[in-house]
Amino acid sequence: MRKKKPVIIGVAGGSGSGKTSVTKAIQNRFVNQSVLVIEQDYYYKDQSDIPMEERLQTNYDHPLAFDNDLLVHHIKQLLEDKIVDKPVYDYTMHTRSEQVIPMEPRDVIIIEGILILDEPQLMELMDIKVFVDTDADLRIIRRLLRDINERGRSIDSVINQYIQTVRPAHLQFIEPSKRYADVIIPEGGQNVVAIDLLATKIEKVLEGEKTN
Ligand SMILES: Nc1ncnc2c1ncn2[C@@H]1O[C@H](COP(=O)(O)OP(=O)(O)O)[C@@H](O)[C@H]1O
Ligand SMILES: Nc1ccn([C@@H]2O[C@H](COP(=O)(O)O)[C@@H](O)[C@H]2O)c(=O)n1
Repeated sequence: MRKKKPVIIGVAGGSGSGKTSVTKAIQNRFVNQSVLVIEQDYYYKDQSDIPMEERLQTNYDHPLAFDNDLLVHHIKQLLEDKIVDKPVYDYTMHTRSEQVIPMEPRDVIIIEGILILDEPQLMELMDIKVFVDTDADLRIIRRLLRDINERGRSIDSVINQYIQTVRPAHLQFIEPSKRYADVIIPEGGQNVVAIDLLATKIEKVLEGEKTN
């Protein structure tokens, strides 16, 4: 059994804000150390029993699109020192893939996702809440490039989705959730000062685990 409760850090922010970049920058500093990342996106509800035409109509920016109960359950299992199978999400098929990734308990758990600060059950588990804050123009440009290059989307589909669901949900759910953050990181992945500060905190947690 772990000597201390793992420290849980939540990294929220709008789509394209740079959450994944910040999280990866932190993760890269702790390769082979006791740090685990869980992406809320991997916990989108399974839609394998729904036809593709219907999957295309889902609002992926609404809190109800996520299976947060499963995410909370998995985090609680990790806190109890148990191994859990993380689902893998396929953005091209709009559902979970058949794969799972076994996750082992770690001293630091980073949860990353657009709506993690909109869910009280998740927030209760977090020790540090971070919000990556990037202007809407940069977020849509980044998302456009990423979704075309990495998520199999067309320019038209990204623009339509942004207008119909991404922007409204950002204003209704994501932006207001910023008020719950302990730390706000402007612009994300290139913000070395903010990443250094978080990395220093994590180093202290990992050091404490060795010396206590
Ligand atoms: N500071 C930045 N400058 C330019 N591009 C960036 C920057 N931060 C992130 N990106 C790019 O923008 C896209 C979205 O970033 P990502 O970190 O995945 O955001 P999020 O996880 O919040 O959606 C990615 O393709 C990433 O490489
Ligand atoms: N099938 C899906 C599932 C999600 N999305 C979009 O992903 C965004 C969240 O991921 P980020 O890495 O950008 O934070 C969210 O805004 C959804 O619109 C999707 O397009 N298709």
